[in-house]
Amino acid sequence: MIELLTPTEMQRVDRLAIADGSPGIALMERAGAQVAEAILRHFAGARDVLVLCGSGNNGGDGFIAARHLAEAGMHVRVMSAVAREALAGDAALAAQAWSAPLERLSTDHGRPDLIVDALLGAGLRRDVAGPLAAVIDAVNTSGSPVVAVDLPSGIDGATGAIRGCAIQARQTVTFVRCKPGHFLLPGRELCGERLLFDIGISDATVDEIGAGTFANRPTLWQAHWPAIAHDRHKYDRGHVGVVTGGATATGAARLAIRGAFRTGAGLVTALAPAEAAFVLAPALEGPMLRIADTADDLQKLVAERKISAVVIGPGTGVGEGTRKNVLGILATDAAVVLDADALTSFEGEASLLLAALRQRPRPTVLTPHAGEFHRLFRGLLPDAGSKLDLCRHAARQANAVVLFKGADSVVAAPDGRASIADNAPPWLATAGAGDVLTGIIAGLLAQGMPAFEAASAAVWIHGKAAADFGPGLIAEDLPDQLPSILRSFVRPWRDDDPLRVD
Ligand SMILES: NC(=O)C1=CN([C@@H]2O[C@H](COP(=O)(O)OP(=O)(O)OC[C@H]3O[C@@H](n4cnc5c(N)ncnc54)[C@H](O)[C@@H]3O)[C@@H](O)[C@H]2O)[C@H](O)CC1
Ligand SMILES: [K+]
Repeated sequence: MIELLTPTEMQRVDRLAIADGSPGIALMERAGAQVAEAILRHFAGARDVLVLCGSGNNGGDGFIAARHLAEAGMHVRVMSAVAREALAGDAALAAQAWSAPLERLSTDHGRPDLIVDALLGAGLRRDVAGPLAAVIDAVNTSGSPVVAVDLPSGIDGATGAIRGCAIQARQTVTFVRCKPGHFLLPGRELCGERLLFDIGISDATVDEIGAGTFANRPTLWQAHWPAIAHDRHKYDRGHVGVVTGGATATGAARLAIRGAFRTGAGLVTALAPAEAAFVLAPALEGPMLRIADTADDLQKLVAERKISAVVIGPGTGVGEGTRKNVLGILATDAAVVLDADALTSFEGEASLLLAALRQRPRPTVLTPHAGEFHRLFRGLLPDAGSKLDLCRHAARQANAVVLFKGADSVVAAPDGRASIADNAPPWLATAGAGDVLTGIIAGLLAQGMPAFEAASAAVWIHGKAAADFGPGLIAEDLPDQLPSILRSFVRPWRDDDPLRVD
């Protein structure tokens, strides 16, 4: 159930289900019944309900929900965007079963206990304007809670964008699979609570269309979680190298080091310029320290110390030095995480970085936030597009996994797969949190987790750590939250007692 289907993919699934013998009106009957069931469960005290129906099948779901709510004893009014005669197909059938009068859609709603928004769903084709926009504004200012059918009207299901204006829902009831627009901002915020219902379309039918976008949930990456076995020593559990900044800029790298160590890397080494050595040495206990002043030094250390994953960027400074170090590290066999200054150092020179990435056979993860993303890829990607589209393009262009950070972090792989996270609490936006994230990614890469799964897992774990900690979080708190989260992913290790006799 973690696939996210665009409205176009959802239409294909609907068509397949209908061709397989589930009539469209039967799907609509179930969808409308689920909306009513959700309302009866969550808004049991509502007496006066206003159902707003659009001209398409979203409206059809609304007519059916209205019937069920009335049968359950609620006082239901239905306003329709078009007259009965103008409805077609399944929506017309659904409206026939609503025998009470249809009111003409208007802004004169009164203040019902609940408004059901069945104006626009997957069929949104253009920006909402004119009288429909006035209705949406009136709903949003009415003070009545709103349950949206499939999507809040005005939200683009593929991108999460507000097309002109959109309903702010308390709850959104959707069917079969969630859509990217339920996960991407601002759509996610306007959905309120999201409820997903089955309407009788099988997983096999969904599988047929081969969705490539996923909700970032443990089921997406858990099968790739690194195994821990007794017969493994620390060298088998991967060795992370973290390139540090100079004497006054080692904090970011130390956060990454702690993230990598807590994630289970067997060894972690700070790769520091000589000037930082006396600052770093007393600040490291488990992690080791090696001096690297040049790209050559870094390359040698990666090979000699068998470093399996390298983080570069946090606190390393923007400029020629970091650029050279990045290109040097990309030429090694280590998996690489490029963050912060490692990305910004290629502003205006992205072609240099992309050329190195394209010929690189080893796993690479780029972790830009919005500013870094746009600085790096300016002019290389289409001007418009959702965060999801842009991230996918970037991953293809860079032949690398790209993690486009934010409250709705997207991870995309060059093969087109993408995940969208929705579990980061607002207080995760704090200085240094991104540095810890790079360490978690490197810790997983070093243990052999594939890059798309490692980046997606790290994003989820990072969000969960922040949510578990709660407000007041600072980046330094994140690594200590990891053990209780990681515990649930550890694949069984044998701890049977050979001396026990039962
Ligand atoms: N399996 C399922 O998910 C099912 C979903 N169902 C529901 O059907 C809708 C999609 O229905 P569709 O008829 O394709 O589209 P809409 O009802 O969302 O809208 C089409 C309607 O609206 C007009 N329109 C488009 N954009 C605008 C605009 N900006 N302003 C005004 N009017 C606009 C367009 O011209 C059409 O007339 C899906 O969301 C579910 O709710 C089914 O119940 C079956 C199962
Ligand atoms: K809707």
